[in-house]
Amino acid sequence: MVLKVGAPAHGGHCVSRLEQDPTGPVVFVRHALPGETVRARVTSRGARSWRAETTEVLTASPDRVAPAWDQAGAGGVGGGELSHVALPAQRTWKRWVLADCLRRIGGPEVVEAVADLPQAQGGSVLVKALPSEAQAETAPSPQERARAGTGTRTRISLAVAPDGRLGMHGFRSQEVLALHDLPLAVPEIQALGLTERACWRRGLRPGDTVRAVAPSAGEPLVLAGRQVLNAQGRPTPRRRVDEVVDASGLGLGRLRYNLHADGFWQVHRQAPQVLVDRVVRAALAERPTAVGSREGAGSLPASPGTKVLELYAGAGLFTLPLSLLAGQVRSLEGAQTAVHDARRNLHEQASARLFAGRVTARSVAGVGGAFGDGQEAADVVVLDPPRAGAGREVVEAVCALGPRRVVLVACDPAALARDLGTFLRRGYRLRDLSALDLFPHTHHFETVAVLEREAS
Ligand SMILES: C[S@@+](CC[C@H](N)C(=O)[O-])C[C@H]1O[C@@H](n2cnc3c(N)ncnc32)[C@H](O)[C@@H]1O
Repeated sequence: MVLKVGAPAHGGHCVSRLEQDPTGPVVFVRHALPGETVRARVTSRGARSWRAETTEVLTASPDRVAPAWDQAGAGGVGGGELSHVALPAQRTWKRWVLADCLRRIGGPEVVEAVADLPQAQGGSVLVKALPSEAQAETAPSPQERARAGTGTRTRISLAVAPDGRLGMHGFRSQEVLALHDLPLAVPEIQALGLTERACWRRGLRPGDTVRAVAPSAGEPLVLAGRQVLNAQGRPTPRRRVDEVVDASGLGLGRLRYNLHADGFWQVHRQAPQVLVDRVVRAALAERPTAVGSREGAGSLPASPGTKVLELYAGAGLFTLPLSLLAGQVRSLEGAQTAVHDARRNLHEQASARLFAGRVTARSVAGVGGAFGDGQEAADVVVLDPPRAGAGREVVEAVCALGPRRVVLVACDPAALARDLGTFLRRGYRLRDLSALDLFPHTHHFETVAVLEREAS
């Protein structure tokens, strides 16, 4: 069928209509760009909408480029669905999706709150490139510019395809498609030759998983089924990796972390540094800000009187710098291995107490409600929930603690819009919002929102 392609929608597709039947079903089409006319193949039909993928571009957008990852195109693997879009246009696409989610899911209070921010444009904020992409996009060499946004991922998960080679799942499919390269992986992972060398799949069966981890310090590790292999493909007793995060913008120097190779860690090479800088500044700076350290902003002074509750804390990426600056920090995290890692990473920090358990309305009240002898509630709450967001009950429990400031890190714009709406209805005011392209060539991006309690 021939489609007239309209605006992008959350999920990595564009809303489109049949050229011959513009009042017919809405078709969510992948691998297209707004304004294009494409020939597409229907991949599923629902009562109200269809899904399709582009098979031929009839009128191309000026933002269309040769895909940075050809195997993530139509009929290919998921996880690189925007690689046919020029990188600056990917960020425009994401800005549009953010505005759309804020409007449709957040509702009028959220739209108004965002529109009131000085940096707001067209109902949302700009999605900013990380320094590595900003630099590559302005490189003099066209080859380097074309590679912008590739080579950034320090964690890659693969599976064994039916023919024994390594690959990834097809989009919305159980089928594993063998890959010939991994352009989004950092060079250290690309150099392993995971898709070419047989040593990585020895003894594995179709469907088994292989995860490659390239820490910022030390050699990569490959978790191949039950085995752990070093960069030469030989079994190793190593199970943990070292990560170093430069927090000199905050005046904290280089922060060191050690975590289980299989544990959660921000996947873009520069994400830990950029997020630590923004989140800690957002939580503890005198003025609420989500932009992080600027040139000459100076280090962040300690806040010995501040009590911070951190929810969904992982292996302690934010807990460590927060505990170096704030008076007391309490964190809550559900994954036992992550809490174990965080305890190792923070064993010297007397100001931090790390709790293991699910984040629920009850646990938020319990952990955040009574700090130390004074039994006072948290002044600041930092939360970095998984994709589904914190949800109404948890957000209401946070608001019930009455913190003066909340920093919400969200990797899904729909969940952001929902959670922001709850905060605003419970007496919080949006003070800042920033969006970062932590996942180039995919539809994903990250946001950091700062809210403050309205003066009563
Ligand atoms: C997006 S990660 C953030 C971790 C950390 N802030 C970081 O950047 O490394 C979300 C974390 O929430 C944890 N998590 C997910 N759902 C949870 C729940 N219901 N209760 C507690 N922790 C949960 C996950 O194990 C994961 O460590």
